[in-house]
Amino acid sequence: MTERKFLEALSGQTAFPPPIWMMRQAGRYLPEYRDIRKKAGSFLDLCYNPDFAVEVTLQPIRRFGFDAAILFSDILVVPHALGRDLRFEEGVGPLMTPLGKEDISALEITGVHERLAPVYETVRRLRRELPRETALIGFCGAPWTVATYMIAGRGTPDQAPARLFGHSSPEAFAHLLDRLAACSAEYLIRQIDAGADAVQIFDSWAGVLDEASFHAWCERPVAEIVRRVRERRPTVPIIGFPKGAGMLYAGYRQTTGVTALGLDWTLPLAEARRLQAEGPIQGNLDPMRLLAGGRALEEGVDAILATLGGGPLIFNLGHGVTPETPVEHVEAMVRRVREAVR
Ligand SMILES: Cc1c2[nH]c(c1CCC(=O)O)Cc1[nH]c(c(CCC(=O)O)c1C)Cc1[nH]c(c(CCC(=O)O)c1C)Cc1[nH]c(c(C)c1CCC(=O)O)C2
Repeated sequence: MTERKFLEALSGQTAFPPPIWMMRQAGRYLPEYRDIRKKAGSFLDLCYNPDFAVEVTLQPIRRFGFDAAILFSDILVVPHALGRDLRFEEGVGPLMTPLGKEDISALEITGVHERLAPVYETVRRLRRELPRETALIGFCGAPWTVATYMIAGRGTPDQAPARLFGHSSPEAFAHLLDRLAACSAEYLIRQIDAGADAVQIFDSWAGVLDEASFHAWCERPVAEIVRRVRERRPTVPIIGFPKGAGMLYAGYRQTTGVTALGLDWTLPLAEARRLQAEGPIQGNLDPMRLLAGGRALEEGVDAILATLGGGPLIFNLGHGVTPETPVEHVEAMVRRVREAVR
């Protein structure tokens, strides 16, 4: 029943032109998003209100006809549902009370999925309202990336607080990652049951770790999520996105069991081509090429299509679209991909 191009690529088929969607495709670069955002109040109010969350998820689909929609929410609703406070401040980003060792056993495991019920309701409504040919992606943050925000209480450039925590209190840290993995797996399963066709695990800060920590803190917990999801929902494709993993991308698919690899723009296309020989890949245009537009955009798109268009590919950015990006540049990118010939 899949006439969804995005799911065909995830099953290993090659389509040219490839399916396309864009990380952070619902967001501040769209005037209609900014309108709803004002109406909703805070960013979290937007995430927990299915009427608003459905609407902003659909906005980029209406405008650009992407092959996939991604549930509108945030990776930090999971620690929020575990009882950690969270707010988003304009111009600063997420703010939480920094988590100490003693807080880990106090995480409120019971009732988590009741508190996340509005997210599941959003997924259910989305699957009803989306066009048949548009796939719906559910998601969660990888335990490492979620932990970096919980420990520092905010975004930091190099995740020094979480790295220090992990090395100073390895047992407590392993316990935290285990709890997040268990909760995130159940979170994904419930999104799948509500109608998500595929799921993506965002590990945005995978690129700041040494090799041993990458294995222990990025790969191991993601492997645990994949194992738990597969045990219960064996056929649903899972995209892993260990941003910035560089040379460590090479072992990630095998170690974690993800179906597809999300690639950031720093990975050389020849290396991406090698990874594609083992299965589907997604990426990896530099969002700054999209922001710049013109030749920079065209050359970036063309290079990806020329190198990776002959295998299973989902065209995407290498990270989220930035708020300053002109809508016309997104239109130009979609046109360039959709009108490409081989
Ligand atoms: C690290 C991370 C977060 N959230 C997310 C990640 C992983 C991907 C990545 O690295 O970008 C994931 C995320 N966040 C959001 C989505 C929605 C779906 C989509 O991609 O369109 C997704 C998949 C909405 C959002 N999440 C956020 C916004 C902007 C909030 C606003 O409207 O003011 C959106 C649309 C806020 C957010 N949320 C987070 C940060 C650091 C920030 C502040 C930065 C910013 O403001 O852009 C945590």
